[in-house]
Amino acid sequence: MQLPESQVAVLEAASATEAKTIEQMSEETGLKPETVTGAAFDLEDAGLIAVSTTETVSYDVTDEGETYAEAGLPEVRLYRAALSAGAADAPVSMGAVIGDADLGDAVDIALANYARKGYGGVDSGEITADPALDPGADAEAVALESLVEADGADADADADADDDALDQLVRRGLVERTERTVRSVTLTDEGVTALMEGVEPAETVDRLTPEMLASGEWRDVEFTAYNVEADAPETRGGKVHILRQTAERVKDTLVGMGFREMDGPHADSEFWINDCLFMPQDHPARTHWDQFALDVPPMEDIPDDLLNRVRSAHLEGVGEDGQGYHSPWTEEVARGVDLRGHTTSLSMRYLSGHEIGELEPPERFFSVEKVYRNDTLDPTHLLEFFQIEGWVMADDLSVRDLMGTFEEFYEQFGITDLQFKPHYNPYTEPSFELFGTHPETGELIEIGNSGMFREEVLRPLGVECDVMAWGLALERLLMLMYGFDDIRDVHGTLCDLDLLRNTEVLH
Ligand SMILES: N[C@@H](Cc1ccccc1)C(=O)O
Repeated sequence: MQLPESQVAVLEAASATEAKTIEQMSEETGLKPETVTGAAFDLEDAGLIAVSTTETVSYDVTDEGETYAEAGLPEVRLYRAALSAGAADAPVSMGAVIGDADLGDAVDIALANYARKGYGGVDSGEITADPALDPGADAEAVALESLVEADGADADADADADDDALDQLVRRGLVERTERTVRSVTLTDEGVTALMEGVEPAETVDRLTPEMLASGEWRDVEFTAYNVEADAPETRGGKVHILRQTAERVKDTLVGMGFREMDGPHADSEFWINDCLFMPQDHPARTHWDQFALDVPPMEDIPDDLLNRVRSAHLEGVGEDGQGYHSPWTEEVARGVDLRGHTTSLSMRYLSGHEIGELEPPERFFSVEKVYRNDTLDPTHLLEFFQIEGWVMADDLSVRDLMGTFEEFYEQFGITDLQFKPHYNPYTEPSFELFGTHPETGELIEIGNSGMFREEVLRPLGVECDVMAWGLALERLLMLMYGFDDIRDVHGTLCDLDLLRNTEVLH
C-alpha cells in the first residue's frame, strides 16, 4: 500500500497495544505535532488507526503563588499574627498586627481573604480572630503547597487538591489553569494487516516550489491531498473589547438620531457634578453615590455669574414664588473636586454654554463615558461603569418625547419591552427609571434614569426652553443584549476571557 510519507511514519510508530499521544508520536517520528495530527486523522479515515481524545487539566503556580508558597498566604500570616497578639480573646489594634505579620503591600489581599475565610473580622481599626481555626489547615495554602511540591514531578498530584481551593487560587492569580485536549492513537486490526503486507511512501509532493513552476515539473508530480478537517493550531488575534464595540455602536446610533458628542473631565468640581443639578449641599442625595473625593486644589475655572445664579437658586429658588432649600451653601464645597458619579456634569457644562458657547433650541447632545461610584461590588455594580448620557433641548417637550426617544434608541439594540417607573431626582420633574427584561432570567433590570430638568436647574444655566435628559448604563444594555448575568464578566480585571472570546458580536 502506498501512503504519503508522514502517514507511513505515523503508522509505523503507532502500536496496537499501547495508546500513544500525538506528542509521543511527534518525538518518535521527528514530525511536527500538527503534521502527526493531520496524518493521524487521514489514517483514521482510512480505518488504519483509531484516534481517542481525553481532556486534561493542569495547574501551574505563578510567580506570586511561589512567593506565597514560601512566605505563607497573607491572610494566614495575618491570622497567626492576630492570634499571637491575643485577638482571639478581645479585639486588638490593627496597626501592630499588620506590622507583625510583615505583609508589605499585601495588606489589602490579607484583609479581603481574612474576612472571606472567616478567620475573624476587622472593625474600626481593630481586628478579632476566631480561635477555632487551624492556620496550618488552610485549604488554599495546602493546595498551593502540594502544587509547588508536585511541580513537574507528577501531574496527577493536581487531582488530589480540593477543587474549591484550586478555583480560588486561580481566581487570585496564584495558580494558572490550563485545559488541554490530548489525542492518542492506536493501530486498528486493519492497520496491523496493512503494516504486515507492507506500506511504502507514495511519491507525492506537499508543496509547490518556484523551481517546480520554472521547470514545468509541477505538471508531472502528484500532490498530497489536503485534509481540510485536520486540527490546526488555534491562533487568536487581538480584538476590540465587546464593551468598547457596543459603546461605539451606541455612539453611531445617537449620531444617527441627530445627537452631537460631549466631552469633559473625569475629575470635576462638585459645582458641575451636584450644585448645578440643584442638589442641596447638605442633602443625603449628595453623597448617595458615595463619590470619590479627591485631595486636590479647589477648581478655579467656574464662571462667577453662573456660580452666583446657582447659589441663589439653592438659597432662594428661581421665579416669583421660588423656594430655595434654606440650607447652607458654600463656595468651598462647590469648588471641591470629585471623580464624577455621573456624566450629567457634562450636560451642565454644555447647557450652561461654558463648553461651546450658548446654544439655541433645538439641540441634542450625548456622551458615552466612564463614571465612578463607591458602590459595593456585586453582580450588577462596579466602582466604575459607562454611562450613556444624553439630552434634548427644545420648546414644548413632553414625557411622550422622552419615552419615544428611548423606544427608538433601544429598538436599535433589539430591546422592545421597555418599562417606565416614576422616580425622584432632585434635578428632574417628572423623573422616570427605565427597565428592561433580562433575556435569560426574565428579571426586570434597571437600565437607566431620566426626566425633564427642573426650572431650578435650567434658569441659572440660562436655558429658557425645555430639556429632557437621561443617564443609561452601557453595561446593563450589554446584559440585555447578550444575556450576561454578571457585569464582572465583561468589565474590569476579573472579566471572563473565554466568554469574551466566544461571544459573537451583534451588529
Ligand atoms: N444622573 C442620573 C441620570 C439622569 C441624567 C439626566 C436626567 C435624569 C437622570 C444618574 O446618574 O442616575
